[in-house]
Amino acid sequence: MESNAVELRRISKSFSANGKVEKVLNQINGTVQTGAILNILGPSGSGKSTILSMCNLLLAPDEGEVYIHGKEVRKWNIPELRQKVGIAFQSAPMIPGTVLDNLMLPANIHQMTIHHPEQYLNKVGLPTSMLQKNVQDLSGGQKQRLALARTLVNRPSILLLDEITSALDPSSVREIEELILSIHKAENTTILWVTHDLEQARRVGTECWLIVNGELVEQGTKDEFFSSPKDDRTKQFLAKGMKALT
Ligand SMILES: Nc1ncnc2c1ncn2[C@@H]1O[C@H](COP(=O)(O)OP(=O)(O)OP(=O)(O)O)[C@@H](O)[C@H]1O
Repeated sequence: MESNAVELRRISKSFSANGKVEKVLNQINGTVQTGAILNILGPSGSGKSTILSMCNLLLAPDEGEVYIHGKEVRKWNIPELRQKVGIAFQSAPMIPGTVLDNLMLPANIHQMTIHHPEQYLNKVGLPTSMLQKNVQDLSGGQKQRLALARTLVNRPSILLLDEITSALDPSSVREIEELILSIHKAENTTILWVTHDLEQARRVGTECWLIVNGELVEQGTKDEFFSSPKDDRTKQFLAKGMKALT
């Protein structure tokens, strides 16, 4: 397999709101090697989620190109792209119904047959007995596990995680981190993980990016990022936290 799972080349993106045009991403260049766990850090509104949305074509860039496994994102067949590139959000959105209904959702969309859906619950540490449970009755951590299980049904080679632990208590945060690390280890999944939590990046990442005002100001291995940052904004961020950048 090629060594870059994701490559962003001179990506720019603007949004218009209330008659104003806001440039949200400005000429982002970055690569994510296959098997990396990249943490994308940065202040609120800096463009982190927009970057993730470009990787499975929820949004298209205005300028530049995104390559997924070496192929420009707009050249992919969309269902195939969305199978390869899974996404999970903080809110873990669910359809009304049972755990099984939710687990089967991607298979139904892609007209796949899933044998033994309970195996996906096992992968995320949920008991098989939960299949018929109403999703309304799950805890936040259980919902997040189910959202991950649902994404894993497609056997994605790239996982996009958008602040998936922000709403969880500290012990659930650690459990989800362990779960992601075990999925990564078992499948060599490439992970792009947006987080506000610097300590989480220290615990889980192999690479880090810092996005400030739509610019990628620092990218490097975790050690480079934390031990020898080059950009002044990264140095301030590491010394004083996110408030230094807002
Ligand atoms: N669909 C959209 N239409 C208009 N503006 C948008 C849209 N999506 C995002 N934006 C704007 O783009 C900017 C970047 O948003 P984005 O969600 O990428 O930031 P973020 O770094 O992920 O923020 P947070 O950490 O708060 O989730 C914000 O100002 C946001 O309001």
